[in-house]
Amino acid sequence: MASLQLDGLVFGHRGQALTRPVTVEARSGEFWAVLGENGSGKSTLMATLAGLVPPLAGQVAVDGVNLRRMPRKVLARRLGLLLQHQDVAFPYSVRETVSAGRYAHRPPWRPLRREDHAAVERALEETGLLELAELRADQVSGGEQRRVAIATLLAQEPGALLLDEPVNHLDVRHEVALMDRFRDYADDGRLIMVSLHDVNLASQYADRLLMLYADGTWEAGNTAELLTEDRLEHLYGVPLKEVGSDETPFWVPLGHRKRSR
Ligand SMILES: Nc1ncnc2c1ncn2[C@@H]1O[C@H](COP(=O)(O)OP(=O)(O)OP(=O)(O)O)[C@@H](O)[C@H]1O
Repeated sequence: MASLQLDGLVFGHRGQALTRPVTVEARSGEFWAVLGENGSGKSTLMATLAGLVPPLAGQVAVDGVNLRRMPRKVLARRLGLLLQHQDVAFPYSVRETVSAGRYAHRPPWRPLRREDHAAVERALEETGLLELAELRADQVSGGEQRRVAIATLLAQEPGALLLDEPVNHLDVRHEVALMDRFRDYADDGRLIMVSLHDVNLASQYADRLLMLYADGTWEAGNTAELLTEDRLEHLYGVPLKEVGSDETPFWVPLGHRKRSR
């Protein structure tokens, strides 16, 4: 289990900030969705939270400890990141690739222990990959490779999972199965933070939202309070209309033709 503290965090590249300073606490057991248009900084935020991109200002702490002072292996047990584009580069089997997720839990160059095998098999099962486990990971389909990357992260068993557009390329069945699984992880006390383009997935699964606006401002809070037509239009630059019921709201973008009627 892990919590993340963003304290005056400014993230960006080559000295160019993508947002004003962000101060947010994401606690263990919460399911966060990060929303924003293309280029608003969702991936950069995820990479900064995982320590792959240095903050331009402020800091990120994991369970109160500054990320930069935490040894990588310790950090990998607390926090795991699924990148937006995570290529399978080596000709290993699906099972061998997923096994790499166990590196943070065992001494180097030692064989997998019983609990490592169990975590790998669980991750394969949860991502629907058991039947593909002996195939070469670099030769399975695009959506299957995405599930291999997710399974590798699940095998890592971090306290907080940062997932950058995890369900892109997945069919609806696997999308729902994995979002349900992430929700279960949050209910079991892990922290889940997912960047999404699908407002309806955010609305269904996330209890908390971080909205990154193109002008560098941001808002964080409860999903039900933040998902309003005004905010979504500010976020995406097009109107989205709320339909459905109060318990299950859905958001439909209004294209040019509908708007001009
Ligand atoms: N390594 C880099 N060096 C310089 N600029 C970068 C780098 N990576 C991303 N950027 C720029 O930073 C901005 C934010 O990119 P980022 O990938 O974080 O956005 P995003 O919200 O994840 O976008 P998308 O929805 O398209 O995935 C973009 O303008 C992008 O071009």
